[in-house]
Amino acid sequence: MMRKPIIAGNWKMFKTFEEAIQFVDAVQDKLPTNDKVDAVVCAPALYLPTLVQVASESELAIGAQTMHFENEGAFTGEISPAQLASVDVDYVILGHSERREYYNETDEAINKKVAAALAHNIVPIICCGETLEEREAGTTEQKVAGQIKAALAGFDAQQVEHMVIAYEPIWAIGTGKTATADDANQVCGAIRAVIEELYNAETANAVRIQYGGSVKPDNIQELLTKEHIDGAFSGWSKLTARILLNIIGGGQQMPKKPVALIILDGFAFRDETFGNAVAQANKPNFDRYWSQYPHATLTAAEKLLDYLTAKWGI
Ligand SMILES: O=C[C@H](O)COP(=O)(O)O
Repeated sequence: MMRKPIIAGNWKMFKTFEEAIQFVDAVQDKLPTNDKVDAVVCAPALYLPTLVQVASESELAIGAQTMHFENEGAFTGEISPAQLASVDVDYVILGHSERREYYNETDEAINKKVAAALAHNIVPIICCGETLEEREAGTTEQKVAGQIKAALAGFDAQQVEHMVIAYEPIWAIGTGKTATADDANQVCGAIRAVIEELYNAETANAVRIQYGGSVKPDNIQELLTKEHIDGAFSGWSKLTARILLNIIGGGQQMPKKPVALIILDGFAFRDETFGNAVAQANKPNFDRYWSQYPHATLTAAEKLLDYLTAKWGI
């Protein structure tokens, strides 16, 4: 399944109101007008209604950086999912490592927030990632699997396939140290395997998994060539409209996901099973590729055979 890349910029607590408007205006003005990539800017809550208006004529989506799970209540300083929905916010970041670390956001709260986002048709971008100590101890996949299982508890496959997951190794956030594309791909693949284990292969193949952590225009393309990485999450303090546009450009020009040309000499494709060893054979890998991925057959010999038959009667 081809997943549409999703590139998101997270401003964190940077930019004045004026800078925010100029940024979104510049991005939406030059945003590619094709459907090859989804682009999102996650801004401070204060700016959201204005930015939604500024971006309203373009495909640029506006997201929030966090929210409460309750629709309303005595929670001074918080923003509710109902409030975000009332100003047409499309996405919300949930469980960013900075929220987990500085604001004690727990797996349980994140799970409630995911439910609240879905209830208001806001797409949750669910963050997970390991510390340097956890990576060095070899427990990265265990850590992210635990975070993802907790965040997804109680949702069905149909709900999960529209969510976005952001794998962000904490040691790579804002440090200039990027996970290698292969390491990031391995963890994103492990996250996909968790979703397959919880649901099914179709759901796992539908969910988009971003990588975040010192993503720059010069590393985005390599990251996006990897099988399990479907986008990027960029949050560094000097993120400008031009840099985000370059990252988005990298996303849309990414080499396509791997395409396999499989030459199966003597492997006849016929629906009839009688006398058809290929149809009757137990070939789970081939059958899985055939049922799960877009495919086409290519007939390469027909004209030659016609020619030989006409000329030589064979
Ligand atoms: O939300 C985005 C991430 O925290 C990545 O931040 P960064 O691009 O500064 O490493």
